[in-house]
Amino acid sequence: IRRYRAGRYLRKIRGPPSPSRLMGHTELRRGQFEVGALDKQYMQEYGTAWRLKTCLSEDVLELCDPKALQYIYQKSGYNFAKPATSRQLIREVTGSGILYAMGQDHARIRKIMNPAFASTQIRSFVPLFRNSAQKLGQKWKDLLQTSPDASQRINVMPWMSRCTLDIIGEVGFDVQCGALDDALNPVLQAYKGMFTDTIPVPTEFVKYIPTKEHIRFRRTLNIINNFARELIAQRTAAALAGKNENKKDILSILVRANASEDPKSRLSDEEMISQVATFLLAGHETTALTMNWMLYEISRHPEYQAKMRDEVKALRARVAARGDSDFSLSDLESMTHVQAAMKEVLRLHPIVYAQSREATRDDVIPLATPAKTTTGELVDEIPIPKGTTCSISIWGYNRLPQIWGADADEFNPGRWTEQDKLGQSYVGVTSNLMTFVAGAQSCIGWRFSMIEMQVILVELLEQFEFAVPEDKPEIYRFAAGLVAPFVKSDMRAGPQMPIQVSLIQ
Ligand code: HEM
Repeated sequence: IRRYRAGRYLRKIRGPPSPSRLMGHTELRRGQFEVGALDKQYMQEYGTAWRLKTCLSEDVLELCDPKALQYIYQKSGYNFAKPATSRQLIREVTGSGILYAMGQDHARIRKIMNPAFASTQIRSFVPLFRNSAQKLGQKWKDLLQTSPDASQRINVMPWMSRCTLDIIGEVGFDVQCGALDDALNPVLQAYKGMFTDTIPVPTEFVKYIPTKEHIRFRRTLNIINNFARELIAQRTAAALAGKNENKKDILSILVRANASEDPKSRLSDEEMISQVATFLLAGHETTALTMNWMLYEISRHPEYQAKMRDEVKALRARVAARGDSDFSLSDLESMTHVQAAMKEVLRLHPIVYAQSREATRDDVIPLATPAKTTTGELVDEIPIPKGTTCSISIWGYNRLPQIWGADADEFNPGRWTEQDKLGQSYVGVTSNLMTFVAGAQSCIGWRFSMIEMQVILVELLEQFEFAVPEDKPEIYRFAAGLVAPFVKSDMRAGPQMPIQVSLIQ
């Protein structure tokens, strides 16, 4: 019935012909070699809304229209829910925590987590971000000093992953992961690279089939949850003995916030335990992969890289002149060129590139750009019945020419310093970007992550120069759960990001 109703409503919306009656566009999309390639093609042909088919010819409405996204994420509260299959995957990887919860349950968990992500807390995390960033810098220095010209082709991917794992361990749970020291905590060893090592394809049907991904998910989640139980028991005992008052890690803040909540709205044991797996999933590879794309872009734009480095050096001199040893949060926030590059990388490389949302009631989706129907009529809203799946192209929105201009596909950080030239639409949690999505279930860690990336970047820019390696490897955006970089001529090697790194003498 759902399929029939969705079809009746959506039949007039144009879309590419379905390559298979059984699988619709599912296989085509899953098999697309490079993330965004199909979205680009569909955007050129159909604008900001089009119709696709999924299994058994069910119609799906795919969107990158600003008004539609504002409506779905920001204006409709919880009326567009994560589909059951996505929630099932989330539960397998993180347990029943914030990423899995819906409606009132979600709002309750989010309220308890919010204080740990406030600006004041993030200010106190800056020195901890710097510890790991400096350690990474030292490791690269040691490595480069072994080469005669102090320059090497480095696969930066595992380094970024180790650096952000150490950060989330220390800032998230006050645990030394030892990833940059090659002494990885055995519990976290189980987690490392889980998403980029496996290309998960779980659905309701394969829930009980022991695929490689499922076995890995289940085993890892068990290990992480046992570790989480121990950590939480320690923090709770310390809180009861009045000993965790000064602890600044996110878990300790959560234990305190939970204890001071009304008992009816407190996090259950299961919800609390899932926080650890949630932070590992949401706060580690996301940031690491974005940092890879950052080094990718600045290695291809040496002039802009030099501009950023000059900005950092000039501010370093001012900081030293005022007698401080390092950049404060406000110093970091005042770095216009560095911040512009970060926003541009987040825009061009949203590592969560698409998302699905299911209408929980009959609804009408408004459009900023009218869609042409199969009969040539222009419509500025699309009625959809309850149960319709909306597929959101985050990649598409972040590159929409109507908002970002004709050079939407180009790396042009200058656009951020000419704000008046940016199309107005205000979707997302920051800077009109959909990278952290928007609304009630948007990324709680966006500010954390942007400051963390900036601290790492600033540390590296002062000491190293980044360039494209001599063999000019062709890099692909591959959908490995998140968008991971692969070298075209060496796909079997798995995700990698080779960059020529040179020590600044
Ligand atoms: C560049 C880095 C990051 C990106 C692109 C990113 C992106 C996202 C996206 C797209 C979501 C929505 C997921 C969904 O709807 O299922 C999300 C949720 C979330 N993120 Fe991030 N994230 C990043 C970094 C972080 C960091 C560093 C943390 C924590 C330290 C974090 C914590 C979370 C949490 C807890 C949620 C769930 C929020 C909720 O459901 O209310 N993220 N993130």
